Amino acid sequence: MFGAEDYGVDIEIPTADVDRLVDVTPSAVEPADELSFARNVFVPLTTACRYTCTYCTYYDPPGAASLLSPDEISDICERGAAAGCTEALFTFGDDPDDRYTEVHDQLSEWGHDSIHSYLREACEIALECGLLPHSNPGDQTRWQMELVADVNASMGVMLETTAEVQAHGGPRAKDPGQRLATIATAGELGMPFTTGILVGIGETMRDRAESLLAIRELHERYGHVQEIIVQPVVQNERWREDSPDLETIRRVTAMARVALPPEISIQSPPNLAPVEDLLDCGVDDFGGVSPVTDDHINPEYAWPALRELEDIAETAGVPLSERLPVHERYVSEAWLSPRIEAAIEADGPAGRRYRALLDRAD
Ligand SMILES: O=c1nc2n(C[C@H](O)[C@H](O)[C@H](O)CO)c3cc(O)ccc3cc-2c(=O)[nH]1
Ligand SMILES: C[C@H]1O[C@@H](n2cnc3c(N)ncnc32)[C@H](O)[C@@H]1O
Ligand code: MET
Ligand code: SF4
Repeated sequence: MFGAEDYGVDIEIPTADVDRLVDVTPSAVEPADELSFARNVFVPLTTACRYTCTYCTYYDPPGAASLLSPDEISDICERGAAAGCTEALFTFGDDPDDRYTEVHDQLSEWGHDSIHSYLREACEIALECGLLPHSNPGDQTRWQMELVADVNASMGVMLETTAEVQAHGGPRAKDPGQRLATIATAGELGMPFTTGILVGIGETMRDRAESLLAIRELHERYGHVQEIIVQPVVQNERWREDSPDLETIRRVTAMARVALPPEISIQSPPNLAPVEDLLDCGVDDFGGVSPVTDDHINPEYAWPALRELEDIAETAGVPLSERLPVHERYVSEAWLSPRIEAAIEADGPAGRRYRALLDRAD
């Protein structure tokens, strides 16, 4: 289904499961008894992208696209470490060197033959600063992911939706089959993974149910999905349609909580969604929040101050804790590479945060 078979991944979602899930309402869900977030810096390696999703203001056309230098990466990571961040979030355009010769030429001047080879260097810079890399470079082949797997604590890609939507139309389009294959590859490589759905880009309620069930199916095979993001699309200069209304986002969040097993966190981004109105729908995580950098994908939507998140948690009567980009169970169950384990054991911001989490659990 969903064209995933073209990429060697077989997924079948029974119609009866979709029928059951679309009927779910928030009343079927218990509110979470804990909330978490990660403190991060956003490192937008490049704004060049092979795709042109119509909701996205992040990508720049050839000629205007940026590529951060190693010094710029280092500056951002050092500022992050100084502010107590534990995560370097590498999110950027999909396969930029595929389409932009200037990106390719610049990379080659710096001694790299691909953006993934450069991402590896970027992750190493982050690790030197005591931060844990979490990379979301979009779709990845097995070969690309293998090149950076041991220098990432966790990775991610939004499934967005299993539906063929116009927002992904045009000659260079995101393909649900390829995204499902990326999630499956992460599972095969034993990489703790973040995925999710983008809500309001032309998909139906049934499409949302199918998307959530497809993620569940892949998690059942590999056990690697740590969290799923239920992300409402938001307006910007390229996307003029409304965000989904509150009732829709509440229903979809509850559907996510019912579809996915309890070990998977349900993340709601507090700069894009009315998180205080979603806590009774199963949200238990606010994702990466930055005291230092913007959400470069949605720069018009500022992060709330940490104090505001604490107030929201207090009003709901649940504790709020700061986690690492990789969720604790993957650390304790030894999913991580020696490089990442060493970074967590070292005396940097990530290591100190992890030990604080362990002390709390004692
Ligand atoms: O600031 C953002 N962080 C985004 N993040 C970061 C995320 O909130 C955290 O990095 C993870 O929760 C790990 O701590 C993503 C991570 C992924 O793996 C996949 C998609 C996203 C999407 C966003 C996003 O739109 N904006
Ligand atoms: C990193 C993730 O950011 C999301 N993304 C891209 N553009 C928007 C928007 N206008 N609103 C909300 N999320 C968006 C996509 O889901 C992408 O995968
Ligand atoms: C800036 S969008 C996030 C990474 C990638 N381009 C994707 O869409 O999945
Ligand atoms: S959402 Fe990601 S893949 Fe789509 S255009 Fe933006 S940067 Fe490219």
